[in-house]
Amino acid sequence: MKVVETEKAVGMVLGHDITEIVPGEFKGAAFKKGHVIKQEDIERLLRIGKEHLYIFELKEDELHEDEAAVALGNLICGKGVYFTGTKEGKVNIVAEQKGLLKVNRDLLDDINDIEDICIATIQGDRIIDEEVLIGGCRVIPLVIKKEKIQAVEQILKNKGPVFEVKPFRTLRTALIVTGSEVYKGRIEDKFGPVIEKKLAQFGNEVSLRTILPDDLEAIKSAVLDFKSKGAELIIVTGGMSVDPDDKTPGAIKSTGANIVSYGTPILPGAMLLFAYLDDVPVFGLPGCVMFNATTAFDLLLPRVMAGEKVIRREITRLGYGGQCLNCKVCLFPNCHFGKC
Ligand SMILES: Nc1nc2c(c(=O)[nH]1)N[C@H]1C(S)=C(S)[C@@H](COP(=O)(O)OP(=O)(O)OC[C@H]3O[C@@H](n4cnc5c(N)ncnc54)[C@H](O)[C@@H]3O)O[C@H]1N2
Ligand code: MOO
Repeated sequence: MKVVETEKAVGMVLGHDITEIVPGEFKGAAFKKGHVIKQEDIERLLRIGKEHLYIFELKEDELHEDEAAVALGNLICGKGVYFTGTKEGKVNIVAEQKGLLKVNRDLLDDINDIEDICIATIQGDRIIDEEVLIGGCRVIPLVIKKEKIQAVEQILKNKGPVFEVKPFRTLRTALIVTGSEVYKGRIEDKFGPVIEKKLAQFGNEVSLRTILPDDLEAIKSAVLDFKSKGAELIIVTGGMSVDPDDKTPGAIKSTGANIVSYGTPILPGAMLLFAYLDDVPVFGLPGCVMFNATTAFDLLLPRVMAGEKVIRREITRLGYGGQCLNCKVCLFPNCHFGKC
C-alpha cells in the first residue's frame, strides 16, 4: 500500500475503512476498504480530516473486485439479460424481458469451479418476467488475478453465455376438447377455459377449436385437419388414461405423430402425452391439467412457446423434482417443481 494525497486519489482503491463521527448523529464507516474513490468523495474525506489515504496498488495483472464483477457480468449475460452496477463487489443479473429463462448448467458449474469466482442463480427453463432477479456474481477477494477472468472467457468461448431469456412466440393454436359427456352437452366444457388462461400467460390464444366425443377416428381427423389449416400447436384434452373410452393417445399416435413421451415422470400430469406431428408440437392433456393448479403441462408449455424442441431425455429428467407438493398457496415457479 502507498500513501496518496486525498485530492489526487480519484479512481484509486481505498486500502482501509474510514470512520466518521458526527456527534449525536453518526459513527461508522463512511468509506469501506476497497471503495473506488470518486470525485464527489473528496470533500467528505477532507471534512473527516483525511488529507492522505492508504491506497491499494493494483498490479498490472490484477483487477479490483468491482471491475472483475463487471467483466464477469459481460461474459455470462446473453440476450434478454442485463446486470446492474456493482454494489459491495457484486452485480445482480436481471431479466430484460419476459420469456423463458435459460441457464447453461454445465458452463455455470465449470465457472464456479474456478477458485474465487461466484455465480449464484435461480433455476432455468421457467417463465421469468421483465425486471425479475435471476442471480448475482462476484469474485471473493478484493483483488483478483486477471487470468481468472481469462479462464472464464476460455470456458465460454464458442459455448457461452450462461444466461439468456428467450422471448415467447405467438403460435396459431388448435384446441380439441374430447369427452362424449361434454360433446353431448351432459356437462359444460371446463377444460377449454383452463387452457385459454394458460396460453394467455404467453400472449397466445386459441385460433382453431372443436369439441368431440371419445371417438378415435374423429379425434385423428381433427388433428390432421387443424394441422392442414396451419396449426402451429395442437392441444387435445381428456381421454388420456386407461378407461375403454380413453381414445386420445391412440388417436394422436394414429396421425403418424412422433411420440416423444406418453407417461411423464411428473405428478400431477403422469398421463400427459407430448408428440411432434412433423414440426408441430402436439399435447394430449389428462384431466388433472383441468383440475390442479400446476402440472407437467406448466413445465413443458413455456419451452414450446419459446420455440424449443423438447426431447425425451429432457422430459425423463423432470422426474427429479417432478412431485408437486400441492401447497395451499401455489408459489410455482418459485418452488422445486420441475427444477432438475
Ligand atoms: N384406473 C385408472 N384410472 C385413472 C388413472 C389411471 O392410471 N388408472 N389415471 C388418473 C389420472 S392420473 C388422471 S389425470 C385422469 C386422466 O383423465 P383423462 O384424461 O383420461 O380424463 P377423462 O377420463 O376424459 O375425464 C376425467 C374426468 O374429467 C372430466 N372432464 C374431462 N374433460 C372435461 C371437460 N372438457 N370439461 C369438464 N370436465 C371434463 C370427466 O367428465 C371426468 O369426470 O384419470 C385418472 N384415472
Ligand atoms: O397423471 Mo394424472 O395425469 O397425474 O393426475
